[in-house]
Amino acid sequence: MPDLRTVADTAPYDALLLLSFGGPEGPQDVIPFLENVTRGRGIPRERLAEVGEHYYRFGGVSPINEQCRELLTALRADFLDHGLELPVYWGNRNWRPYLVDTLREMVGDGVRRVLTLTTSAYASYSGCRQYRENLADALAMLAAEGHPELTVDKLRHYFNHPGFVEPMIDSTLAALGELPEELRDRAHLVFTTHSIPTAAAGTSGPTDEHGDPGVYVTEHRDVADLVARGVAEATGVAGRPWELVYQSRSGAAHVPWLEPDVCDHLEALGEAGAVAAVMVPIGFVSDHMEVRYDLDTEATAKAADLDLPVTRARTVGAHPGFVAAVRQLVLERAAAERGEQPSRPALGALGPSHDICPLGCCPNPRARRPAAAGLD
Ligand SMILES: CC1=C(CCC(=O)O)c2cc3nc(cc4[nH]c(cc5[nH]c(cc1n2)c(C)c5CCC(=O)O)c(CCC(=O)O)c4C)C(CCC(=O)O)=C3C
Ligand SMILES: [Fe+2]
Repeated sequence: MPDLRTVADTAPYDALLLLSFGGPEGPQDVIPFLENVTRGRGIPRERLAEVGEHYYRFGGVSPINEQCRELLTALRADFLDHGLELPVYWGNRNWRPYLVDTLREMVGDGVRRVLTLTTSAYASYSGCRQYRENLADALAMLAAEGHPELTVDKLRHYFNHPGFVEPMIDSTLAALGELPEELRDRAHLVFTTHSIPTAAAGTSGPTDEHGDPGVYVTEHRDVADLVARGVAEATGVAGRPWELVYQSRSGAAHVPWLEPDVCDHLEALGEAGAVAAVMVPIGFVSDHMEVRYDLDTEATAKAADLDLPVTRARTVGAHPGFVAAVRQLVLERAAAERGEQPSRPALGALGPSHDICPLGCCPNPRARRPAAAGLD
């Protein structure tokens, strides 16, 4: 019997790289990990000690690595099922497996052209250019070691891809379903994302879109609006109140970061007589420490103090809809690189994000450094 399975065209790519943040795998890793994350960042010592405690509460193990392994397994299975003969590798910025080691393994396996999926869906220095700088650093190390050249591209931001938004609508409905029935129709939706300095928010995305509040915020508002509408449609409850708020602030107190903070917001909701809320972490791709500690532990305790019933929606993680979206994004980009005109699914008001970051996109606030997978 001939093999009737069709092979999907992933040329010109040789491999997909899952590029993530990394996290400690035991108590002994916590301090070295935090040093990796915060080197040269001016994070106050007290803040680092506090964040270290969050990890120790979880046995020094960040949930993010296991979640990356799950996504990796799911992507490989999905690619196999859909005829994509594209190996999938995994490397991190801040912990093992380190990006440079993964890229070295890839070159050794004969890979020359790489497409990258980062576990960050939106534009910002932290969520995009910083990963591109890490790629440039790793590529420079490989070149210095005398390895053959590796070309690295990065998938477009997927915040508004249907495969990112639709699973969030489903998980928000599930979290509403965990509230007492008589409160569900009146529950607020509290969309959360990582706070960043307002200056970084204002310079997120391409230079012609820099300004107030910046595309980091407008992208999140667009997703929040889409999820709120999806929930309204599914529940038949129109006009449910929702807000976009921020979490996990660090940095010096005098530097302005995006506000309001989720805990302050829950307090304001409590005072205003809200009866219940669902926290929806649209800013994150998996239920990692920011979700498990900052929302499930800290914000949930705050809500309990306020007698405000809250539940929390799951992030996309390795949801089959998200895994399928990654496959579609890979095929879309490969087709675009071959000079074809693929369709570019995107929900909401903003349209599909660029394939290649233009000059000056999401600048580094501290220094100009080489970045891969973009025009500068
Ligand atoms: C926008 C954004 C995302 C989302 C996009 C993306 O995913 O990339 C994100 C994700 C994450 N952030 C993470 C962990 C940390 N982030 C820190 C510090 C910082 N984050 C920032 C921003 C972001 N961070 C910023 C502006 C800082 C200040 C220092 C600096 O300018 O870089 C610190 C230092 C201590 C502290 O100050 O909190 C830690 C430990 C983990 C791992 C979680 C786990 O282990 O499960 C993940 C996925
Ligand atoms: Fe962070």
